[in-house]
Amino acid sequence: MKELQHLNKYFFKYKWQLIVGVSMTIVSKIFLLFTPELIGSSIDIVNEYLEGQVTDIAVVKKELLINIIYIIGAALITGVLTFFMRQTIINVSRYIEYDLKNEVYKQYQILPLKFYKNNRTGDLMNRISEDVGRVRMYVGPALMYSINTITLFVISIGFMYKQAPLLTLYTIIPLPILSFIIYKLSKEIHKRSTVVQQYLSHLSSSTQESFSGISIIKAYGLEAITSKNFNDLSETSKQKQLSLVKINAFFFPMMILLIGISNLIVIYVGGLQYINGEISLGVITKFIIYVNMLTWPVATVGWVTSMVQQAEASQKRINEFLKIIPEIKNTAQEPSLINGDIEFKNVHFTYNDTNIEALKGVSFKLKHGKTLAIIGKTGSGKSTILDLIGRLYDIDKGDILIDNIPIKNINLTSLRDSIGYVPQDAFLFSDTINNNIKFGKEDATQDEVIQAAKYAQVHKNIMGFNKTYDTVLGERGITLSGGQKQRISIARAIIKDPKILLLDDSLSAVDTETEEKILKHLQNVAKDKTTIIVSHRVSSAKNADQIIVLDDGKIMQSGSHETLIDTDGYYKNLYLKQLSESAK
Ligand SMILES: Nc1ncnc2c1ncn2[C@@H]1O[C@H](COP(=O)(O)OP(=O)(O)OP(=O)(O)O)[C@@H](O)[C@H]1O
Repeated sequence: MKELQHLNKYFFKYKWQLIVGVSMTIVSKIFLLFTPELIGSSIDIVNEYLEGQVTDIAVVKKELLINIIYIIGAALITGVLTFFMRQTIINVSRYIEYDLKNEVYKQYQILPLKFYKNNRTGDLMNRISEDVGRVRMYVGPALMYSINTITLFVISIGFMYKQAPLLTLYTIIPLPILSFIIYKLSKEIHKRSTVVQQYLSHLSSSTQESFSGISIIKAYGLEAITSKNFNDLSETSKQKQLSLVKINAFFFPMMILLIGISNLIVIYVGGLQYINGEISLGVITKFIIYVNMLTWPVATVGWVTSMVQQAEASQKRINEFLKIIPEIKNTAQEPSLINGDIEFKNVHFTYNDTNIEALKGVSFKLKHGKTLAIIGKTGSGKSTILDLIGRLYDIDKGDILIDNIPIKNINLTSLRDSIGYVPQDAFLFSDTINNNIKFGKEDATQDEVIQAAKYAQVHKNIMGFNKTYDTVLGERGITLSGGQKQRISIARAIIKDPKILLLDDSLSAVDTETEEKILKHLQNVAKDKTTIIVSHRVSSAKNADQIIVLDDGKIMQSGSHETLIDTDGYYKNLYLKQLSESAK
């Protein structure tokens, strides 16, 4: 139960609803227990009349009528209270589920990129959906059934013991056995349903993957193999389902069997006691009703125990993520005003997980409003420089200064707010083009969206779609070309009007003519912005104020386009190669 203590703060938050819910549960069970008592006394009065102890039929009728009215009244009150009990306790469990989901999601948001590399998306999704769902079962149903059982058990056993102690003892003997069997069954059901769940998610993720990669499957003629894989997987999934159905089928027969045994004991032992004149017929009737009333709550003890164990395991998994302290800490509480000067001083950086030293003593200085182009072979560390400016990682050695202040002393939110980042593979949400661009500035006007799209040279394409800016992208909508995606991603960064604009090879999928136009517009838009353009093309870099050439994490060359094409080296070679290619 140690892990579940995390939920105590939520129990405290909803204490009043819980207190009301628990009280209603107790009162509703008290009313429920009126019924066996009233039925028992009705049987007794009829029996007394039959045996001649009561002779006036009017007395019998009156008592029966009163009992019937009481039974109906008690049933009504129990019904109303049960409704409100569910409305409070089950509602609280939903509130806590909602709060816990938000807590986990908020934690996901502050965890570093490394966390996402080390954990699979499916696992992240499971903890926020299935695990939280299991914890809810502990907060709601488990709590409710436990109170139910305790109340019913304490009161009815009290009543029963007062009337026939020996019979009570015999009657409750099968109950712990029932509880134990249900516990074992619930554990097995849980084990098998987890396997079924795993196969189902396996099946759905492999189906989803084959739909996403349908063009590759068709191009390579792999339809038959994919169908066979699907068949095999769904066959195994079916077998697992059947094994679950089998164990589930035991549940109710087992309960009916144990209720039957308890009833037999009551009738047999109670019958003997009746013959000996120790108890009345009414007592036997009451006991049969009590046994039936108690069986389900007692069975739930086993069920609840297994539910609590599952919740504990799920909360443990949730806590593992909640306990992670993000490495990147925001030490500056006050917002920082960012101007856009960037300086790298002998920066060294190694990715912990791969141990790859991506930057080995990189130094450069960029004044605000200026443009830096970074050129270099693949894997030379270009994207890493951009990630470090956004402080997605902290460096090992050296200094990164923003406006002459060490990056760690800058307010993290202000820093990221002042950056417009266009990643290497443009990611667009399954939403309208409008909303995808507005992601950079939520309150942007339509004119601003159009202007940004014009600067990014994508306005004409958008106007060519039937629903123009309301065109939905992604799974439910149209598929854009790589170049269109990149340009929408650029529009998103432009609309943000950031102090620092980072373009990570984001013009690679557009033709050189469009690239030229975008860069020209960027020169105007980015007049007061510090811009860094990562590229493999000299055409993207040539107008930059400063160019650096990276090789294996080190700066190999730096200078302006003019000086670099006059110097033998990587840049000049690349320039000549690309010049001859464009002349072909
Ligand atoms: N998140 C990461 N975790 C571990 N290693 C990484 C990570 N990102 C990059 N690397 C490694 O760091 C090195 C530099 O990568 P980086 O992405 O900065 O290169 P790049 O110059 O931008 O390459 P490209 O031109 O192909 O985009 C590479 O060897 C890469 O494998």
